[in-house]
Amino acid sequence: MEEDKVRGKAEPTGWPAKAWSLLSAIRSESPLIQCITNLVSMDLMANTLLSSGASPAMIHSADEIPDFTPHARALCINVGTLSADWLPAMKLAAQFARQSGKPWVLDPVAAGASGFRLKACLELAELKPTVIRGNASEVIALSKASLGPSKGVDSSHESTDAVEAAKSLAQASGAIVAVSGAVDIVTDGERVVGAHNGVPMMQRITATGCSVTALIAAFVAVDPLHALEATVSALSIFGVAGEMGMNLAKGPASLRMHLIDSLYGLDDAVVHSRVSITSFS
Ligand SMILES: Nc1ncnc2c1ncn2[C@@H]1O[C@H](COP(=O)(O)OP(=O)(O)OP(=O)(O)O)[C@@H](O)[C@H]1O
Ligand SMILES: Cc1ncsc1CCO
Ligand SMILES: [Mg+2]
Repeated sequence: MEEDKVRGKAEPTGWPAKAWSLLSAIRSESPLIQCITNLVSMDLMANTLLSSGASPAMIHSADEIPDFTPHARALCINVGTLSADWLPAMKLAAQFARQSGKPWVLDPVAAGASGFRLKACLELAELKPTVIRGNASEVIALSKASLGPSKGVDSSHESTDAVEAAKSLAQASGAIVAVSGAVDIVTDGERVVGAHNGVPMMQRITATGCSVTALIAAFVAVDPLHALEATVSALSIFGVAGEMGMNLAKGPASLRMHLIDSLYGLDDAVVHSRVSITSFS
C-alpha cells in the first residue's frame, strides 16, 4: 500500500514489451539522429546513440541545415554550452525539423542560470518541440520563466518536486515533458508516468542527462505518434543500462564505459525483468 503511493499504480499495459519493441526497432532501422549539442556531451551522446543502434550526426552549422536536417529521422537540441552564434542554427534546425514532419527534442540545460539562456530556451520551446527533457531545476525554471536558484547544470530539486511544473510546461508548449532524477517523470500535461530505473552514480558522470535526451530522440524517431510512451521507454532503458553497468563499475569513469557496453548488450530477458514503469495518473 505504502509502496503504491510512492511508486504509483502497477501498470497492466506491458511497458517492458513496449520498451523492448522500440529498442529493437532502433537496432533494425538505425535512425539518423541529428544532434546540436554542447561541447561536453558530444562524445558520450554520440556513443550512447551508436550503442543503442541509432546513427548520430553532430552537425550544427546553419550552412548545412537546409540540406541535412530533412534527412534526419529526429533532431536533438541541447543548449549546454550556448553562445549567441549557435542559437540561430538551433532555431533554423528546429524549423526544418517541423517543416519536414520530424520529431525534435529540446534539452534546456541550466535554463535558470542566466537571462540569456532562459530567453533562448523559451524561444526554442515556442518552436514546438516534440519532447522537452530536463532535470527538475531546469523544468521548474522553464515552466515559471524565471531564473534559479540554480547549481548551474546540476539540479537543486528532486524530480517529484517538478510534477506540477512539468504538467503546466507540457500544457503551455504542447510538448511531452520529461524530468529526470531518481524517478524519471514524463507527462503530456494530463497523464503522468514514472520510470524507476537507474542508479545514483549516473549523476556523477557528466552528460548522462544530455545523452538520455538524445536517446529519447531515437525512441521518438521510431514511434513518432506515441511520444510519451517512447520517452518513458528511453528513460527506462537508459536506466536499466546504468543498473547493469553498475554491477561491473568501480566508480563514475568505469560506469561510463560499462553503461555504454550494457546498452549495447541489452536483451529481451533483461529488459523484461528490469524495466520499471508506472502510471501516477
Ligand atoms: N538518484 C538517481 N537514481 C537513479 N537514476 C538517476 C538518479 N539521478 C539521476 N539519474 C539518472 O541519470 C540520468 C541523468 O539524469 P540527471 O537528472 O542527472 O540529468 P542532468 O542533470 O540533465 O545531467 P547532465 O546535465 O549532466 O547531462 C537519467 O537517466 C536519470 O534517470
Ligand atoms: C558541465 C556542463 N556545462 C555545460 S553543459 C555541461 C554538460 C552537462 O550538462
Ligand atoms: Mg542536463
